[in-house]
Amino acid sequence: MYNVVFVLGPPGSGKGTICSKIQQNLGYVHLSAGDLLRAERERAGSQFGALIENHIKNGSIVPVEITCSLLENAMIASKDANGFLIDGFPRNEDNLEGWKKQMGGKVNEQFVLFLSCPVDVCIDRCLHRGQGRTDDNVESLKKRVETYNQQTFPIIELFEKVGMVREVNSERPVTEVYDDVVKVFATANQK
Ligand SMILES: Nc1ncnc2c1ncn2[C@@H]1O[C@H](COP(=O)(O)OP(=O)(O)O)[C@@H](O)[C@H]1O
Ligand SMILES: O=c1ccn([C@@H]2O[C@H](COP(=O)(O)OP(=O)(O)O)[C@@H](O)[C@H]2O)c(=O)[nH]1
Ligand SMILES: [Mg+2]
Repeated sequence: MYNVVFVLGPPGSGKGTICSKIQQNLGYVHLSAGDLLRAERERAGSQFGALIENHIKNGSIVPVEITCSLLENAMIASKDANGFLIDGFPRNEDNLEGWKKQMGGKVNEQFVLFLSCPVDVCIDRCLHRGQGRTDDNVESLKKRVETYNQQTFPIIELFEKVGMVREVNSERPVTEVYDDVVKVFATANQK
């Protein structure tokens, strides 16, 4: 059984930033669904490159079979980890259903870390992220925020109903956000 923590929040809420700090300090392996999709997009011989780029630019969501297989392969490649931070997934109902079908029974879902941050702050962060991403522009960001509001937030609400969500306000400086996140992990791993 793999221990899994889903890390969700709007684009620019700081998921990648916080996950890399948890990975450094707490022994979890950080798997960003977006990073895995971008790597697959660049992989020579991938049959999914164009499809992935289309979804990324439009802020829409790649079919779950592709994302879930990338995540499972990455988990198998680090199978001795204490646990995995699944950053930016599941993003919609199709993601959640596909994950359950492929991974149900193989994983222990510990909790969902929800980084909450006002959308205007998030958009501003993405516009200054400086990674040259094809989706960090005003037009794509509008669509990404719409996708987040219409498809991803309802998934967070579903997890909330079953008591799995741990919300941390990520509008604050990284060190403050991280301190609260560490407390969430400490409580979860005590049990
Ligand atoms: N708490 C924070 N305060 C200010 N800037 C932040 C904070 N967390 C992340 N950032 C910056 O905002 C941008 C987006 O962060 P990132 O971790 O990539 O978010 P996400 O993965 O949720 O899109 C990056 O440039 C990052 O350095
Ligand atoms: O499970 C996922 C994760 C990401 N994406 C796509 O990849 C983009 C970038 O995702 P990422 O998590 O890197 O963006 P972030 O929230 O970190 O800004 C999204 O807008 C989607 O188009 C997807 O289709 N499925
Ligand atoms: Mg990210």
